[in-house]
Amino acid sequence: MAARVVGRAGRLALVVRSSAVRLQSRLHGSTGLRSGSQANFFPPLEDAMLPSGSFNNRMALITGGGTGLGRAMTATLSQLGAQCIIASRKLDVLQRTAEEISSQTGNKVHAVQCDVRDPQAVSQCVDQIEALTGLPDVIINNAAGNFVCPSERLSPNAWKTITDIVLNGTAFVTLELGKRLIQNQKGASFLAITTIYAESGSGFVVPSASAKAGVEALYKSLAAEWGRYGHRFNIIQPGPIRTKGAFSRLDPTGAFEKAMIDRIPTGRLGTPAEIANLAAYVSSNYASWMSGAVIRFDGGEYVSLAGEFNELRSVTPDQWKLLEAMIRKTKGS
Ligand SMILES: CCCCC/C=C\C/C=C\C/C=C\C=C\C(=O)SCCNC(=O)CCNC(=O)[C@H](O)C(C)(C)COP(=O)(O)OP(=O)(O)OC[C@H]1O[C@@H](n2cnc3c(N)ncnc32)[C@H](O)[C@@H]1OP(=O)(O)O
Ligand SMILES: NC(=O)C1=CN([C@@H]2O[C@H](COP(=O)(O)OP(=O)(O)OC[C@H]3O[C@@H](n4cnc5c(N)ncnc54)[C@H](OP(=O)(O)O)[C@@H]3O)[C@@H](O)[C@H]2O)C=CC1
Repeated sequence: MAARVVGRAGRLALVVRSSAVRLQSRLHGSTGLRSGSQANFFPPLEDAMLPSGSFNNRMALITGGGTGLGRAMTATLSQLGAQCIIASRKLDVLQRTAEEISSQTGNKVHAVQCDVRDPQAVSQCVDQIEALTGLPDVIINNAAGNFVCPSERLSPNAWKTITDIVLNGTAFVTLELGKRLIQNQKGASFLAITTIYAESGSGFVVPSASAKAGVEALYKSLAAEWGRYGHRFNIIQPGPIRTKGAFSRLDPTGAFEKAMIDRIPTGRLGTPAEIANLAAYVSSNYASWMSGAVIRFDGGEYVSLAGEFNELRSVTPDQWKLLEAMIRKTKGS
């Protein structure tokens, strides 16, 4: 009897596995995209979500605003009326982005060179910002560094480089601005861009995971401590959104993109414009009651990776009939 059950279960496992493979190739074909499935239900919208003028007379600092997601956030805030300052190491990149965005929106974007790892450079950068626009109302800590690497291959300097940019950089910018804002009795919205694996941890990006977890602790702590000075602190944890900076360092060959899209329930990557709309909302006065929030923005990837039984998505209705019959037959333990 036991042998018959094992034999049947084994055959069933084979059937389930081979139709899972057929299903996978039907879903993804050779393009690696799930076009024709969930992605069609959840197409991205690219236009600014908030009413025009939502950031009139407001100053916003975006670190790492010259490229990728920071650039998209700058474009959206500028379109909504903010005067923006973008800060990072590469002045030429910042200046090009600043010119392109201000020529599209008609609102000034300033470029300020700053290596966030250096507290003195951060202090000088804030001096420059005060002279240019006054202290900002909106601060987005978006600058980061990362690369995939087995932890046994990391040098002390590799560890230091990533944790300096991500954790110390965010802390230096936040503390320098926070202290000056408190002195000037001006409230502000602080937003940190972390990642979904700040919560779970992740192999192969251990310095980034450790530093982003630290950033989350910093922001949650300050939300509690500095609310009394009129400061709000929030966190967005993005899932995968294609940028040159991230993808060239995390999936340099493109070999993992298909697997990544497969595990995202909404069937696609996020877009820079989508996260820019969320960041604008969180940084706006429409969100003035939001502080200490951690917002996961990942198309469902995190829960999809976490659930023990989620692989059962590949079981077909016919296979479910078989499985259910087997389960119902099982009486007692
Ligand atoms: C299953 C696969 C999934 C695929 C996923 C695909 C897509 C993404 C999905 C989700 C993303 C989630 C989170 C994303 C988080 C991010 O932060 S993405 C943003 C990435 N952007 C950047 O990193 C931009 C800035 N980066 C840089 O400027 C550089 O890359 C760097 C961080 C290295 C800093 O540059 P620099 O200060 O010039 O440093 P050095 O070149 O001097 O290097 C310092 C030390 O680090 C060692 N090192 C450098 N690169 C590597 C490497 N690839 N592997 C190992 N070690 C490296 C270098 O040797 C130096 O150490 P030593 O002095 O030699 O000891
Ligand atoms: N794209 C994605 O899928 C995801 C991204 N994220 C997060 O989103 C944010 C933006 O990443 P993304 O746009 O993809 O990548 P980018 O590489 O385009 O952005 C990183 C930015 O950080 C700046 N930067 C790096 N080092 C320093 C430094 N020492 N001082 C000042 N600025 C620095 C870079 O500018 P410069 O070189 O001029 O210094 C660059 O503009 C990051 O916090 C990242 O961790 C999180 C999850 C997913």
